[in-house]
Amino acid sequence: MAENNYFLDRPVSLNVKNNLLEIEEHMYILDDVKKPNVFRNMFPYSEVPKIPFNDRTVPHNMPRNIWITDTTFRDGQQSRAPYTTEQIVKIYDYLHRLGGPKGMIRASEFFLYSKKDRDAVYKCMEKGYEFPEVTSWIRASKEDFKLVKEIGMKETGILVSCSDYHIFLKLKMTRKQAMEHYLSVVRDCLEEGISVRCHLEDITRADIYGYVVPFCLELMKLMKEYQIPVKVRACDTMGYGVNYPGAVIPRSVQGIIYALHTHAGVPHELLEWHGHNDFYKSVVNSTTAWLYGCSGVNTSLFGIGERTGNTPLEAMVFEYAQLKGELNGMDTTVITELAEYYEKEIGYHIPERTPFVGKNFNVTRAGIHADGLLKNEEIYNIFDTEKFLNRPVLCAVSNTSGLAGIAHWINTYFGLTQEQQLDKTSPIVTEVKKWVDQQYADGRVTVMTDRELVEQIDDACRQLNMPQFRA
Ligand SMILES: CC(C)C(=O)C(=O)O
Repeated sequence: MAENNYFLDRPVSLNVKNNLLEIEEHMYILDDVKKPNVFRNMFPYSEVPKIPFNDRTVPHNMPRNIWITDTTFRDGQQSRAPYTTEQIVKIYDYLHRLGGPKGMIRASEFFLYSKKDRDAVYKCMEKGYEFPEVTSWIRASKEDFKLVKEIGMKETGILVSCSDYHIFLKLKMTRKQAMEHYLSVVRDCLEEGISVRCHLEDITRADIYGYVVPFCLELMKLMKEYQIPVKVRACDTMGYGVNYPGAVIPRSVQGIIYALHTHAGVPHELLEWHGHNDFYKSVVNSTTAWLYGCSGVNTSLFGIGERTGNTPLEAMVFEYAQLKGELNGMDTTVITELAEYYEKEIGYHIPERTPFVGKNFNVTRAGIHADGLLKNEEIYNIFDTEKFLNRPVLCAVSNTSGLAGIAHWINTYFGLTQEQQLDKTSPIVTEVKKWVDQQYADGRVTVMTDRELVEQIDDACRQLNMPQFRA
């Protein structure tokens, strides 16, 4: 097979028999290359990676049922200080509430290596929740597999790295050796009745038709033999995936999903996407994976994960709602509770501008925007953030807020009813504005704090002989 085999015009290898699509698996045999294919045309390393196009487009194929899975305790923990057992159990509880009774957060994965990891697994399992299902994650080794067996997991993820970067350069194996090794560990699991989720690490730098599809065909054969589900998780480990129509595999997200579903025969509900955010694409690539045939997208809370992080779980909740037009039982207000828990109890600072959860995600500063907000909050708020996230739209007071911004701040901070609300002509607002202007004239560069503003508002009320507000 030619090295750049992704450019070849591959025949569609499907036969329709008894209304079933049957795959001609002999079309996709392992290409046991002698030298690693590192796709130098796309990944020159000393240059910024490139996105080639062959203009082959893939049809939309969104499964009827799509869901979210969670890796907060696995990939999420690889990049930060470990959570305590209590923290894991608490977060697991939140995820259960957030995902709702229909299991929109379908599963979560745990390490098994330390006693603390295992305690967390036991405690979460003891909760007896159907969702998120507690699953494990191991390397493809017989030693790791023993742990899965001892603990009695029903499903485990197994690391089956699939690019030649990993197979040749890290594992020092050939493709054939890697494939045989992985399949033997998968078989061990199935022998014990444990279902397997294969984490195809670095798929966006892998030879899709020379390695990935032949490997997945073997996995599907094992699934058939043992009658136990084998899931396939496509891991965009370095965040190279793109969703541009006509981009070339292995960078094309839809191209990969198409190959896995149509040519390797992996059913939608056993297909999952795991994204990273190195090129700011984790969310859009995950949505693309849903649109083109994955039922599952794997995420971590607030996107905490290796390097630039994983696909943020909370983002996919709102992607789901936008695609499906409903929340299917998810309680989105739990997202705000989780953010508060991370800030207050875990000591993790969520950057202020982070969508849905950052302190400033729905705070407007510019006076001209505040004027709009005062007239109708829909003008400058993405949706009813108070209803879905318990976060009313806010207006921070700074040198650009203007009278309208100050009025809006007072109305929201004190929760004033429609009748009580001030507008920009209020004398209280004028007094506070004078003080704000003076602050900036004196060289201030920061926004006003809540406390300062409350003091100034109290002063203004006193001066004007008006009753003070109570928050
Ligand atoms: C380690 C693997 C499975 C992973 O999380 C990734 O590829 O991002």
